[in-house]
Amino acid sequence: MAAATVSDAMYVLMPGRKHYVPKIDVRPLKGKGVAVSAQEDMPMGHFILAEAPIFTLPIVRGQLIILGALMQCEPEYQTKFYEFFNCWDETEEITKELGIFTTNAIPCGGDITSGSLPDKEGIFFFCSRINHSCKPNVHVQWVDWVHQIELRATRDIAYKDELCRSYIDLLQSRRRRQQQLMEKYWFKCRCEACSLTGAELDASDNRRRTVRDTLDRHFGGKCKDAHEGLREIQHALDCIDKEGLPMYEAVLYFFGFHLCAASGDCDSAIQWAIKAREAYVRMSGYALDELLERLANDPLCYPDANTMPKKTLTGPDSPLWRRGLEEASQDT
Ligand SMILES: C[S@@+](CC[C@H](N)C(=O)[O-])C[C@H]1O[C@@H](n2cnc3c(N)ncnc32)[C@H](O)[C@@H]1O
Repeated sequence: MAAATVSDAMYVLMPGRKHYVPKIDVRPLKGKGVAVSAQEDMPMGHFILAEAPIFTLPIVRGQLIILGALMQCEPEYQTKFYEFFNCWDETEEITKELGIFTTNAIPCGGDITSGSLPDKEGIFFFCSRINHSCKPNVHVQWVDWVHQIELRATRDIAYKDELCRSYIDLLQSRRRRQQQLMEKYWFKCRCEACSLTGAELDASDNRRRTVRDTLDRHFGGKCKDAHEGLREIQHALDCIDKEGLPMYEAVLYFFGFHLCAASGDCDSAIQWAIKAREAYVRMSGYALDELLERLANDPLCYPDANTMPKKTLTGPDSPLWRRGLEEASQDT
């Protein structure tokens, strides 16, 4: 396939940002088809680009729906669509159009400010060409009111590094991740996390499971023991740090805020809200900035404030938590 150039479509794909040209390159890469790489150093949190979908489809879709959506695209985009990679090509299990769509679709729709989940998937000229890693260096965020995705760096990226996003839930063991990638995208992942062996692999699998369990235990304000809950959250944050998965940080900090505000400890709640805000802005831009700033200024305006027994807790990463964690790891 011919390499795409950045100048190809920026005018059309980035309404309102006509003069913005992201510093990326799309070229063939051995063993991966085409790949996207950085054309400048990009520090963690760096905004790389915003991109509107060529078209989107509901999550439940079929051949007729996809043909209908394609027919509504400009002829130029219909041609571009057929240039995308189709990992189902050799299987002949599904039609060409569905194969291309399924290989390249990125979840979108849903609104981070209201907490609604993605309800569709879209094809994107650049972002759909980004390959997968289980320790990705970029994060894609759908921004509903502008109908675009935004791409940001999740760690420091050096000039010429390949950009990699995640196609799947990363909080699973390597065995499950590889199984899913093979079933859905027909490739064996050889990323840094998948290349671990022995004790290092076990430790990585355990850390990812710990984070998943912590998220499950805290969603919807389910955790009722504030002290134990904060300890779990801090441990999960350490796991995330070791796994290099900062996109899960903000929600964990927010759970810390919830426990402190619910327990009436405003000082600690403020510290957790500030960290949640910093993490959201780094990964997802300014969507929740105002809300989190309001909570950091006045935790008592949070609807769940003072709904648990009153307690004095601690902020994130306080020496107290560090000591508690060290003692816990000596105990086990
Ligand atoms: C969304 S496309 C990504 C762009 C694709 N490389 C291309 O040539 O257009 C997904 C496909 O890229 C390939 N791919 C993505 N990540 C990969 C990786 N880490 N290692 C090998 N192949 C990968 C797989 O064939 C997968 O089905």
